[in-house]
Amino acid sequence: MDNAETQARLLSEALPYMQAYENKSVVVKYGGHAMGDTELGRAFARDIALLKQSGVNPIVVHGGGPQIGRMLNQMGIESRFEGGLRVTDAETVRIVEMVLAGSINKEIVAMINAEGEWAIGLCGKDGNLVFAEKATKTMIDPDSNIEKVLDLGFVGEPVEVDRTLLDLLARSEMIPVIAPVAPGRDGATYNINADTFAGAIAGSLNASRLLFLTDVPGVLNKDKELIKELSVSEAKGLIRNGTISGGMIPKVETCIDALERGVEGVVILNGKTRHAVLLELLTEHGAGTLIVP
Ligand SMILES: Nc1ncnc2c1ncn2[C@@H]1O[C@H](COP(=O)(O)OP(=O)(O)O)[C@@H](O)[C@H]1O
Ligand SMILES: CC(=O)N[C@@H](CCC(=O)OP(=O)(O)O)C(=O)O
Repeated sequence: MDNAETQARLLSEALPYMQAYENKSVVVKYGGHAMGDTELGRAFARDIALLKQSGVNPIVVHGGGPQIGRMLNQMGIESRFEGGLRVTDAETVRIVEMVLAGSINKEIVAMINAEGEWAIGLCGKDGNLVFAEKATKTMIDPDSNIEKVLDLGFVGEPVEVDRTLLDLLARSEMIPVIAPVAPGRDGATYNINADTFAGAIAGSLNASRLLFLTDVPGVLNKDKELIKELSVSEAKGLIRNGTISGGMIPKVETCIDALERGVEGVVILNGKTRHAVLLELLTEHGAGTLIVP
């Protein structure tokens, strides 16, 4: 169990390593599947607080897919996914916003605040942070082998990120915690995959690191073994042959995109490991899958 002594020890051990990230942005995508019990949540919040205390600029982008699924289920609405993205009608997007920008966002803010920091909860709507457009996705129909356009409803893609507010927060004591919901210029509210959203934020900030905390050790091969390092072309091959599927597809696609946009290091790792964020940043090769150009 963590206590003040452990925290002080962690901070003193972490400080020298953290100098490499001083004044740099580290975007941490906290996936819905990585949100475990209270203790795990506290360890995550403590890591984020320690980063800020060490002079790093942490930005949390969170998901909440399983939590949205449970809420929809309670309301008698079935979840349907295409290529890892939730098909989102008008009713669903209201619930998505409620769960993501409402309860989950505030839970994370409260956890970080409980570690003595000032977290501030945002979504794309706040401070004109992100504008989205309706996502245009296609898929190859396995029966006919013909490409078809998917209508995912109010699923969006971030098209504009205004970093003004984030720059302001970076210079302040505050830690942004961002839910992946954004307005469109058409006045609609869009549900954005949290990985894609985190990639857009990291890209706009030229982040030093983009970490994806999920519920598996990283990208796994066909034999379910961890792939420690994955090149962009290998990753594309694994998506094509189906080894990478479901929610791992937008994650890996975002990693590729983020590298192209100048993010220096992108890692997928197990958020169910306590202090996963600190362990990743403080060890040379980390624990998960490092995606390389
Ligand atoms: N090759 C793969 N390696 C690891 N996980 C994979 C792979 N292919 C599909 N997955 C699935 O992707 C999931 C992670 O994505 P997702 O469920 O969206 O998590 P999160 O909520 O953290 O974003 C894993 O739990 C696993 O079921
Ligand atoms: C379009 C789309 O799929 N949006 C996601 C947003 C939440 C998310 O991405 O959460 P995780 O990171 O926990 O998967 C959804 O509705 O589930």
